[in-house]
Amino acid sequence: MSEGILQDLGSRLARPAEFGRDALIVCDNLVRIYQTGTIEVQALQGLDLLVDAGEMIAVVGASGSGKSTLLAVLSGIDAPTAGRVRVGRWDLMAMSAADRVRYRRSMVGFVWQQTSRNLVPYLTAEQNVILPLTFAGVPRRHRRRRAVEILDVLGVGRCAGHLPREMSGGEQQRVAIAVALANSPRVILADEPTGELDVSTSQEVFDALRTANRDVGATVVIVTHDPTVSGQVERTVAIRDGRTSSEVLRARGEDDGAERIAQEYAVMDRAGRVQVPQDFREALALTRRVRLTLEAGHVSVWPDAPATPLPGADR
Ligand SMILES: Nc1ncnc2c1ncn2[C@@H]1O[C@H](COP(=O)(O)OP(=O)(O)OP(=O)(O)O)[C@@H](O)[C@H]1O
Repeated sequence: MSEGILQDLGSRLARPAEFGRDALIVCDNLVRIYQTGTIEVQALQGLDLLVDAGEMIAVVGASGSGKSTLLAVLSGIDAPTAGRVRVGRWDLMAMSAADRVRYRRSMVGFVWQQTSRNLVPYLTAEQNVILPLTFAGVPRRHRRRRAVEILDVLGVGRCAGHLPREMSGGEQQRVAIAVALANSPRVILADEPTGELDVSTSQEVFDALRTANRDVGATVVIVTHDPTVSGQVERTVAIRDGRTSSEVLRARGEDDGAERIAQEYAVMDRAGRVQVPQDFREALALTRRVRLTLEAGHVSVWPDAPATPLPGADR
């Protein structure tokens, strides 16, 4: 066989680059099926999601869209039925029970909606932050210094000696973020972190999450049903029926940081499938078949109706 043919064969057999090779969080075609009796519920139906190190993103979706299931998978509590999920060097499909504990202690920190779930009620803010440091084996002499430092960074240093019941809801959530950051995890997962708070207190909590992201360097994933959260982050991923369906990106001005553009994108999977939003489908009565035409710089989608002339058809 000539060298040219061999080279040609080699290049055709070369494996495609691994999906999300450079991302910190990779969800690749995730499927999670719950079985209750004879009923099967597909909570995740082939979800793809990539998050780069240093991002702060929101995952939004209606009740039942699969947000909690995704969070349970990313936090190592639950394992998907099929697909691939990697966070940093951790392959979450192939972790032993011991690795799962190590992953949860070192790689991810959590902030839950219920303030009562985040903090031990009979420990002060400082003792709450010290607790995960103790579990991680941080020497005793360093623990207090680290706890004070992280509470100060999040603007709740004055609460160090307070019990959770002596703090406002917003302060409790900021202390919860301090607890989540204690062991310097690379990822913070926040489940409806402002669900129990009013608008101005919510803003304090988002500011604290932004501090965790920009100043402390954690990658932050916020899961919520509240679409207005997209105003707080640069990328919002919408999930619908267990799949990522659209993304909103917000660019910020380089000079003053003011928001310039918010652009909504549909998500295309690796087979080239795109979900056309329901209101678009209804407006043009797009049903089972549509016609696609390749135009300069874009693709048009046409209803499959004989009365609709294609552009240039009369020429
Ligand atoms: N343990 C379970 N057993 C059976 N079905 C489940 C289980 N957990 C979730 N489901 C189902 O999976 C689907 C997705 O649920 P999930 O809780 O992930 O959605 P969600 O977007 O977080 O909703 P919510 O905002 O209401 O919490 C739903 O249809 C739900 O009923």
